[in-house]
Amino acid sequence: MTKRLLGSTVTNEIILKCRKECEELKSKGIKPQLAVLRVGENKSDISYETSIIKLMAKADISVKSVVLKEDISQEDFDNNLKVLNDNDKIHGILVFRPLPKQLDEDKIKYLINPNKDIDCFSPINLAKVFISDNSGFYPCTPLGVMEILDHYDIELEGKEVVLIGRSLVVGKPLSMMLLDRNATVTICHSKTKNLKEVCKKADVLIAAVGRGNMVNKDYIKPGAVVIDVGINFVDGKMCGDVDFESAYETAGRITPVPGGVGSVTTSCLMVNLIKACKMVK
Ligand SMILES: Nc1nc(=O)c2c([nH]1)NC[C@@H]1CN(c3ccc(C(=O)N[C@@H](CCC(=O)O)C(=O)O)cc3)C=[N+]21
Repeated sequence: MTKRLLGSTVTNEIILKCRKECEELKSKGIKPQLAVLRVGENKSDISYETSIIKLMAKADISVKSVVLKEDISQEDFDNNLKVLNDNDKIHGILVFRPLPKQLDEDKIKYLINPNKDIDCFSPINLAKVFISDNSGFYPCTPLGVMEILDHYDIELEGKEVVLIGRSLVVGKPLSMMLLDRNATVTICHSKTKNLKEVCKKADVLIAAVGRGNMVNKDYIKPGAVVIDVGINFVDGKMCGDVDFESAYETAGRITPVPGGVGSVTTSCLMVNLIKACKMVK
């Protein structure tokens, strides 16, 4: 049994499957294409974008990269998004988030075409996650976490799963997906009392807070599965929300950063893109 839950093993399996599906689509005259929309030069956005371009190349999927100025106006942003919405050659759109302050994310999320929303930005797709409706798109990071848990045969039914973080991108949708698997789910956040004690009850501990190296061995029940969703940069170096050095001994199994959830997140974007292609009539 591997203690280190590597993303690459999971990713390789996903790529193989997607590549086959891509070929089938192409034989039907559909050429999968993804558009990514980035505002400014945020480090973690660029890191994701680089991973996306590298990965899509492996399945011969083209990526249209649209980069807008950090201070772009709402109107100009909306127009750029509309162009992608209306372009029949684009099957999926990813808008990097969070967006700069002058842009109204709550407006934009209603603007993206739900059938191209492979990142689950639209409230329509998010709502589908909450009503267990599989016809939309699951957000890539939660989907990546589920892919890892499934690939390594980690049992969820009846297990205590503790999530740290309640974001709409990870914590909230992931808790619903875990609930669908009959896990007992606890969601923690900045106002949670006795956080360490709550986390220590977990059979599966999932950290998605966005604070580098916050979770150490004091939060972990010996033998627990630890999933680190964090992508942080501390002193220019990428690290997760979990202090890997401290956690490694105590955890039963643990995902590294880089090389864990992040790498699978990217391949889930490919899974969703193919799903979007299949929606095209
Ligand atoms: N709408 C939206 N959805 C996102 O999912 C989203 C986003 N915006 N904005 C930025 C963050 C960041 N993020 C990453 C995902 C994978 C890697 C990744 O593949 N990391 C590799 C390492 C890559 C490297 O070494 O540079 C790894 O963890 O192994 C990085 C960063 C997704 N995000």
